Formats: sequence, structure tokens, C-alpha cells
Amino acid sequence: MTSQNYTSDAIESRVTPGAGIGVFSKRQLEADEKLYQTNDEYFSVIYRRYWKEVCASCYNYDRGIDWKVKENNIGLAFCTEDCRNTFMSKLDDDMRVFLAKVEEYARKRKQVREIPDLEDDIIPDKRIIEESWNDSQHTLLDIVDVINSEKINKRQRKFINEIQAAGLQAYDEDSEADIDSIKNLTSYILTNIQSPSTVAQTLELSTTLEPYTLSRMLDQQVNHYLAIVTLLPPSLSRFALAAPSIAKILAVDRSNSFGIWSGSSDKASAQSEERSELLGSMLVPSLSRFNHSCSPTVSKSRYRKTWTFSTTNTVNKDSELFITYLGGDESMLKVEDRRQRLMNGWGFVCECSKCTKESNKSD
Ligand SMILES: C[S@@+](CC[C@H](N)C(=O)[O-])C[C@H]1O[C@@H](n2cnc3c(N)ncnc32)[C@H](O)[C@@H]1O
Repeated sequence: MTSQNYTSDAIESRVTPGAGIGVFSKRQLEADEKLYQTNDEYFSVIYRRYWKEVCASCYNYDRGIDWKVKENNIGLAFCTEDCRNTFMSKLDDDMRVFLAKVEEYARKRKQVREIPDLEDDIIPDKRIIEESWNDSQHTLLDIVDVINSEKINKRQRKFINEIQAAGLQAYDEDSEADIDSIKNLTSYILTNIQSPSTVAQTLELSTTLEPYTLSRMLDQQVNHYLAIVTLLPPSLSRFALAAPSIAKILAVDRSNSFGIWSGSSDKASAQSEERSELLGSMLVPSLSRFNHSCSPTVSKSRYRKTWTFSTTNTVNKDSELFITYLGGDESMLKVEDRRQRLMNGWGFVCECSKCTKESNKSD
């Protein structure tokens, strides 16, 4: 068993053959049994396009209507004053300064017009990714030194300006994608300040997928991260995560995060997700030990920020429990197509009982 344990008397995490760690029943489970409900700390990002429509505190979304209660200087909106107070009470003055600086910095991205030549890009492999992040760790330590120096001299100012300028270089015509990346990386640091144990849990998760489809995205994320660290007030500089940890969290994020779909806010189902908009994403490490099966035994649903996991049928004691990583209609696909989607999206060959049975039949 690992620290990724569950408080429930019904389930626990255990090692499972071929797929790292999975979630198992500790006793016989009935159909429709609620297994786990969480409001745990997590990393999350509401995509820039939707920031005025999604309450940053409870994720309330009402058909795309803008919320009136706003904290403009940190780029967040709230459905009620209560939600604003709940959210803001968790931020001390230094955190507010940091988030306001990030918002100001992210807004500058919209003014960048220059699009680099996008030809001849490669997909970075594990070695290239590790080298890039490891190399950036030296720069990160230099930045932290500058932040903590009593008086910043001309040379140090120039160094910080260069780091910040590099973070604003466009890699995509869609400036909002860059802003989402800046905000997502900021949420890693914020979570490290507010809940270091969440970061520790996340670093324990396994993933089979690299987070980048192109090397310019890797460069850009390294540049974004270093620029964000320059914005930390001295008192918070010790919370800057080491660059290799950021690389790991990004990889886990890509294969473990749950989408925040507009349709699943008030009644969650795979079908409503299909028809709705993707408002953001959240990574909940305490829910990330469930492996995938194309014939799942557990369904997950979200009401605002609370996730509930329930059984779909009876489950014997000591059985592994599975959710599906695929959307509603995807479960109807042929085994080859399902496996391809899981390979593209999560980087593994699905060996679930349904795929194994169907692939034996088609051989
Ligand atoms: C959300 S995590 C699940 C927890 C993970 N097993 C762990 O040890 O942290 C997703 C990862 O689990 C593995 N996985 C999940 N379902 C699988 C399956 N049906 N077949 C093979 N590997 C699977 C893959 O490595 C995938 O990237």
C-alpha cells in the first residue's frame, strides 16, 4: 500500500500487475455504492476563454453567463461574495502579490505578435525533456538568488528582463494557450505553498506519457516556468518547485487530469460531457490511482468541484476497480480504435478484459 490511501472502508490502493498501482475493493461492494467523494486540494486551471464564466472557487458555470463578482487583478471571477471570500481567505498578502504579478505578466502575452517559424519541429523524447528541465535548474537557482538579494544590480535586472521576455515569445497564434500554460504552472507553485502534501502525492504517481507533442512546447513551458519564478516575492521563493519536479507534474497532468466540462457541472454523465465545452482541467492526485477498463466497474461524476466515484455493479472483495478514460461514444468503438485512442491520449496499450477478449477473437 502507498500513501495514496483512501479513508473509505471499501477501497484501497494496491500494486497491480502491469499497471503500477490500482484501486481494489476491501469487501464485497453493492451496485451504486458511493465509494469516494472528494474536495481535496488539487492543481487546476480554468481556461482563459472561460475565466469570467466559471467560478474560481466552486466551478459553478451557468450557460456561459459572466459572473459579476471579480478579482480583476488576479484574473478570477466568482458566482457569489461567499465564494470570493472562501477563495481569497486562503491567500495571504504575498500570495496575492504573486498572483497579481502573474496576471499582469500573462496579459502581456496578448500583445506579442511575432510567430516563430513553425516548420521542422520534432517530438522531444524522454532524454531531451529531462535534459531541458535539468539544465534550467541552474537558471532557476540563479533567479532565486536574485530575488533574495538585498539590492538588485543592473546585471541582475537585465538577467530577469531576459527571462521574462523569453517567456512571452509566441509559439502559437493562440495567445490564450500560452496564458493557460502560465496559469497552470502557477497553480503548481500555489499548490506547493498551500498543500505541499498534494505535490508529494503527485510526484509518486506513475505515467507512461511524455507531456509534449512538439519541442517548441517544451521550450515554451521551460521559459514560462522560469519567468513565473521571477515573479515570486522573496518570502515565497522557497516554494519554487525544482525544474525536474515540474517536468514530472506536467507528465502526470497530461495523463491523469480530469476535464472540467460545462455539461457535467450539475448532472454528470459521459453523454453530457460529449456535448459540452471543456472549461478547464483539474488534477486530483487522490483520485488518480484508478486504472482504465473498457468495461468499467466505477463511474465518476462531478458536481461543481466535488467528485463522486460510485460502483456501476456489484464487485467481489479483492477485485480491482476500474473507471473508463474514454468518452461516452468511444466505448462503442472496435478494440483497435479504442486501443489507438488510449495509446494517443495516455500512452499505454489497454490490456483490460474486454480488449483482451476482443483482440483474441479478431486474431
Ligand atoms: C491515472 S493513472 C492510474 C494509476 C497508475 N496505475 C499509477 O500507478 O499511478 C494512469 C496510468 O496507469 C496505467 N494504466 C491505466 N489503465 C491501464 C490499462 N488498462 N492498461 C495498462 N496500463 C494502464 C498507465 O500507465 C496510465 O498512464
